[in-house]
Amino acid sequence: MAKKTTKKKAATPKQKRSFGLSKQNKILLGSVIMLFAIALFFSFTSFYFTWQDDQSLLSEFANRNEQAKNLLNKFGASIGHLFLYKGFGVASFVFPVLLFLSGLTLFFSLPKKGLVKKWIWGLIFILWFSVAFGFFAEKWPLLGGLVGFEMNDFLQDYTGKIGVLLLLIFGLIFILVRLFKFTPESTLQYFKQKKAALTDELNNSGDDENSSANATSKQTAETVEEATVEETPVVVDTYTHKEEIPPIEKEEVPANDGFEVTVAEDEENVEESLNIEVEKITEEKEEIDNLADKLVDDFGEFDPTLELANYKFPHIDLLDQHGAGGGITINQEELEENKNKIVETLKNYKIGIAQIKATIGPTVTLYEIVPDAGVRISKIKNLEDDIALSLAALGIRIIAPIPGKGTIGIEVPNKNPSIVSMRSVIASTKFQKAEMELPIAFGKTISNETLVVDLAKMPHLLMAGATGQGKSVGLNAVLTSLLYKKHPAEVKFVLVDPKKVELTLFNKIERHFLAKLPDSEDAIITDNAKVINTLNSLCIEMDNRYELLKAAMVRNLKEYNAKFKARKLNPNDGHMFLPYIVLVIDEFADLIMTAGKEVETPIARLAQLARAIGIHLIIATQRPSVNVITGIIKANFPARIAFRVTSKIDSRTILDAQGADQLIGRGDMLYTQGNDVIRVQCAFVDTPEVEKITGYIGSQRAYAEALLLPEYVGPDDSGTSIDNNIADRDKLFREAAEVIVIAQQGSASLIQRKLKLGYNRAGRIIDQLEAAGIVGQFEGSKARQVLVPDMLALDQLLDNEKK
Ligand SMILES: Nc1ncnc2c1ncn2[C@@H]1O[C@H](COP(=O)(O)OP(=O)(O)OP(=O)(O)O)[C@@H](O)[C@H]1O
Repeated sequence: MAKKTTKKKAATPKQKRSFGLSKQNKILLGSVIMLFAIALFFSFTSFYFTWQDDQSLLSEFANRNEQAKNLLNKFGASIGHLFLYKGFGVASFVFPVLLFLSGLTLFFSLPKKGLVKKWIWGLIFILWFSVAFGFFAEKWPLLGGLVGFEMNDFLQDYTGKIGVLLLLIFGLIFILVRLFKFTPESTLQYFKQKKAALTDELNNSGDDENSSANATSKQTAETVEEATVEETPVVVDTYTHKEEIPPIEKEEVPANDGFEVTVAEDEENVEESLNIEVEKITEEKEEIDNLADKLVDDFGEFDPTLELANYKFPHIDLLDQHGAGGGITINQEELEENKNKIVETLKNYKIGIAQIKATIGPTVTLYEIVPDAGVRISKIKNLEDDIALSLAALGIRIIAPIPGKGTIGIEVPNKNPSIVSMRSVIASTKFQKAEMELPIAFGKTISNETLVVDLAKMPHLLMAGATGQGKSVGLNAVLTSLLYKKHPAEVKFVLVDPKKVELTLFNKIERHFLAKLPDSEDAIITDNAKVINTLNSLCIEMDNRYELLKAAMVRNLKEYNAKFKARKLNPNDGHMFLPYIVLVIDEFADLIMTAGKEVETPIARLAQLARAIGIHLIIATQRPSVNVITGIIKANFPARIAFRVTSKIDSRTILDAQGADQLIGRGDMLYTQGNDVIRVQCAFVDTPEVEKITGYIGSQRAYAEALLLPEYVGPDDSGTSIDNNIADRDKLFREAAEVIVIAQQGSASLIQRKLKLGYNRAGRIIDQLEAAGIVGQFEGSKARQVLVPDMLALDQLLDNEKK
């Protein structure tokens, strides 16, 4: 019993949830519905007595001077008229009943189960009664209502009076069988039970009369009969299938409810216990977080820029204005002239223009036209050459239609193009306020907006264009943008320049911003053989970074660095702040021609995998032929820039669309990062400007050396032994041993950091230390055990070796 009561208590929250309303709201809504049901009931009842008097007032609802006789005045009269007269007649009384039940259910938050069923049966009742009254009481239309009358009329037109009668009988049977579970057997059983009850009564009276302990054999036989009669319902039940359902259901419904409630409670109980477990887990998490929080509280967030805390970003005055300060001069005459020529040319081909609009950009002006209705777009597109001829201008490009605008664009070069200075794009608010990882200001679009994109999202960039069309300037613009926005700790460049002259200016910022192979003198790579090593080294760096990301359980560099800054990653486990690495390759075609597969494979690997760990590639090429820009490379470089090229085929190779062959050169470019191709005027940054910027940065305090990439041991150099051969030991073996013994921690990354070595070299030294018995065996993610307790012991050990 006690169990049952607790179950009932717990059931209430479930019921509450079932309506999705708060308890108060349910009470309010429930009472409104119940009161409305009562109002309906009174209106309906009163309507039968007052309808004749009130009928004339139905159209006077808004008239305050008129009063109806209905108990609920004009409201009652109108609603009664609607339901009883125009609706279902006397059957409409079911409505207030159903509404009242619904209101009651809400008011007391009763289970809504069965309510829908009541409404369905209620409506079936209403229909049946309405038709039945319409049929049997045709003379009293208020009994069946207009619906009953019309439905009768309709049915009789098709089935006649007998047909309607049969339909009504079927309806009645349907209700009896489905709702009251009426069957011949159950009726029979009902009568049998009645009969048994009667005989029982008779017997009882007989027993009373005799009141003797001696029962006759007849009587025993009768009692046996009685017993069987009493048991028969059960036997019949199992035999007659559905008939027994009504008594069983009626009996079991409350029990069923009870069971459902139990299930609900049990679930809730389980949830509750789960909640408790979850709370425990969060507590544990908080503890871990607290450790990091404490560190952050004590030392502040890790600041990667701390080593060069006084680093000053280059200032805007290092860049030139280039002419009129980037402003665009609008030549009204030129505009008119071009507009007229476009209109005339199209007119010659019987293409009418409904509207024309011009947007003046730095190098080209976009004329947007809306052709007359019915003009085919392809027709205008085919006239490209004719329009170019009549405008006597190079570099006309037709965009039909302009994506997302529903107009056709004709780009016509300006007679006096204005230079977009790097200064103007760097100073733009769009660039200054760009919340991007690696923001790049390319230049200005046709509508004079600064185009700022995130290299980290591209994630790699392919640049192509014929010689002298602005590629090198474009590369400089990219690098300049990053120099203006990023601290030396945040980004490093790996520069590959086979032409040996284009990127040399960046030598000055080697110790700030460049990364190089260990033991190489120049940070800027000009030798193709070294490019292969560098690319492979970057692949190793990529793999190392993936390992670190895996250990830190993060998905990308941004998350990793954020976690490191929050001091949630322990530097002693090899974790460190990882800068972005931007690999720039100028003249990629030259590289592919000389090194072929050897460079293609690591480039493809980097392009496919390096995005998450912050290595981004920028590849520039003069010759955008398919053997240079292979399928694999193209597939991994969705962001592409095309400067002017010489043929449509080249344009297709770069952009998968034509148009780059119609550019006008001098930094006029098309940019795509997927589908849309945007025309942009590349920002112009001259060599002296780059020199000034690199000079400004180079003159500041720098790191001890450029970022060292992992050492790559080519296939020829491989096979280093890890025997305890003193002669083969690394030059820095002793220093490394000292570092390890002092720190009492045998990790390769410690050697890497302290001695500024590549990963491979540090790994080799660790192997040699193991062979010498200074550190223990490799133990997975844990640091190796240091077997030498102090410096004295180390000196002894190494001295003994020499003897
Ligand atoms: N954005 C620009 N705005 C104005 N002029 C430009 C722009 N870009 C390039 N130019 C002009 O075009 C010339 C050639 O540019 P750049 O040296 O970048 O070409 P390139 O494509 O690198 O050629 P190459 O492949 O031979 O090195 C520049 O000296 C400059 O005068």
